Amino acid sequence: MARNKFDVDEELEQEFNWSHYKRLAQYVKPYKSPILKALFVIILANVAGMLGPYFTKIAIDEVIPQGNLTLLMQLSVFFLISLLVIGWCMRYRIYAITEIGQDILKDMRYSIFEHLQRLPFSYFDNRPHGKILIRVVNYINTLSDLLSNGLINLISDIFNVIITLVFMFFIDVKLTLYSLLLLPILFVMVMVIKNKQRKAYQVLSNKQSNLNAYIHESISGIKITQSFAREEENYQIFNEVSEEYRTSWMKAVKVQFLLWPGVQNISVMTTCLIYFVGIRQLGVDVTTGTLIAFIGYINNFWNPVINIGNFYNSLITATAYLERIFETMDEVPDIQDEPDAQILPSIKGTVDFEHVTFRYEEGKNILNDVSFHISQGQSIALVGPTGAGKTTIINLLSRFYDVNEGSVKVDGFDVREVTLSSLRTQMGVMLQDTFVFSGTILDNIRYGKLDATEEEVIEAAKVVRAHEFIKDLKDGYHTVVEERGSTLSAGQRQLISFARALLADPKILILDEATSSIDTKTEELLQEGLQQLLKGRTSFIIAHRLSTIKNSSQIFYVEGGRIAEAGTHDELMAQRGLYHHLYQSQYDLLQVTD
Ligand SMILES: Nc1ncnc2c1ncn2[C@@H]1O[C@H](COP(=O)(O)OP(=O)(O)OP(=O)(O)O)[C@@H](O)[C@H]1O
Repeated sequence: MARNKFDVDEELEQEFNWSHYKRLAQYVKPYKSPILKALFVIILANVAGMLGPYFTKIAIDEVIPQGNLTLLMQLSVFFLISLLVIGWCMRYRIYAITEIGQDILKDMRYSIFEHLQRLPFSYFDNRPHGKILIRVVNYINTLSDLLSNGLINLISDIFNVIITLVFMFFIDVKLTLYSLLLLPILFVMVMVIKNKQRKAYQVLSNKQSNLNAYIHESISGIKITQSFAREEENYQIFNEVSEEYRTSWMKAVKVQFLLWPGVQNISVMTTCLIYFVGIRQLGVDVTTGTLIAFIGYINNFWNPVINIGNFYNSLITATAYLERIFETMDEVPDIQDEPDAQILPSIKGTVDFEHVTFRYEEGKNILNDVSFHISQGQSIALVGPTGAGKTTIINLLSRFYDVNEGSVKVDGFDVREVTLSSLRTQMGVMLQDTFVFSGTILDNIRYGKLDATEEEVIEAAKVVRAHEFIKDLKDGYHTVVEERGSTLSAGQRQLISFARALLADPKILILDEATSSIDTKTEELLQEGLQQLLKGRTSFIIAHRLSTIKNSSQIFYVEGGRIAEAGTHDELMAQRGLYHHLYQSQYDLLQVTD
């Protein structure tokens, strides 16, 4: 898929087909038994509801003319019982179907979330996160009514129509046939509106998604917005996106509600027709009781027909959202375990890049035929200009992306041939954008090793010199931090991520700009701890501050999609090439600032 911006409508990569409903049915299947129970109760209510008009007919046509008071009393008691049964059934039905609907939604939400967790970086690179979020929350919620009330009501309404028809045919065949006369008009209307409605809702879902993406982006970037005083500009953009949403909503609703008045009119016309035919035939072959009962049954018949029409309407509406939901679930993770992937045994930590060529996008190679060998326990520093491809190298090592040519090997195993989890659990990665999750500091450090004891967490924090600031916090390690760690300084967030990477006790440690926000004094202390910790482990360190990587076993200067220079600090300085130039310029800068 092409990259997508908040104001660009997403293309539908997969057209809707009826099998989507089959898939939806798979989510309904586990709830067969509670659905059947609810259905039974609903049918019971329907049958009880049918008895009312029938009792009225008997009372008017037979019991009252005979003046049989006892029978009239008995009929009244039955009528009352039928009303009580209906009341209880309704109560049960509301609770049961809401529960079933919510359970199904929960399962669907789980499926989509579980799938999202496995999708590769490239999926998230290509779309605004707000557009992903809306699928998991809002789109799934739109199915709520369809799956709770809609589904069960549909079955109950179908039963209702059938039972009513049986009663109607039983009482008067001719009047029943008149009642069905206008039904075909309804079918024609539904067919005509269907496609228009689906298209209108597809547009609506797109506009909803755009609005969500913009709000998400605006909240994420609020600090920058306020620092640049861009609020006015943003109001305007928001207004435009919001107006598009409003317009598409109005269009969709206009189409959707074409059906409703149509159905109402047909039902009123049918009632008029029955009065007309019934009154003309009164005393010929229609009794007063029959006519009154029939008017009751007409309502019993048309109400569920209207409901079925509405269900169909919701189904068409939901289709636009279902397409998006299943499209996300069908997204094939291009980074996933091969069918014959093996578990990477406990590694020593050798790494080989063999003729690696890589590009994020067609036509723009980021790495070109890169090869190197790293022995167990070596520390490798990756330096070079911004955008040269340093992070890309470590992304390939963790298999966040796959190489286009060549191979990346860990202990001789091609990373594509082992399971992702066995590979990644043996690596401690600290990425450039340090992320702190909402929860306690303890939880955050423990993130990659859930069974770590508090002592182990503290130990890791001490090594990276995070302990000093954590112990001074209000609740120490149990202090709750917000998502993204907004209450911590950038350096503190880095120290926490550092401790998190170390705690996992990885054989290969990857540190991308791990110390860029840490003051030089803390960094010196941290380096001491780190030196002990790096012993016996292979490590990749990306750093712009060259003073921090001078002691590395090897330094790679990455530029122009290749490793332009490689060697120890002393060797590279002696070469007087690119590294020397970079080092010298940093050194000069330091002299000037001093
Ligand atoms: N997800 C992505 N999709 C497309 N291009 C990308 C993506 N990530 C990085 N790039 C591009 O790949 C190139 C290398 O990026 P990389 O992050 O590896 O650079 P770097 O050397 O780590 O830079 P820095 O020192 O600034 O962190 C850059 O030109 C960047 O624009």
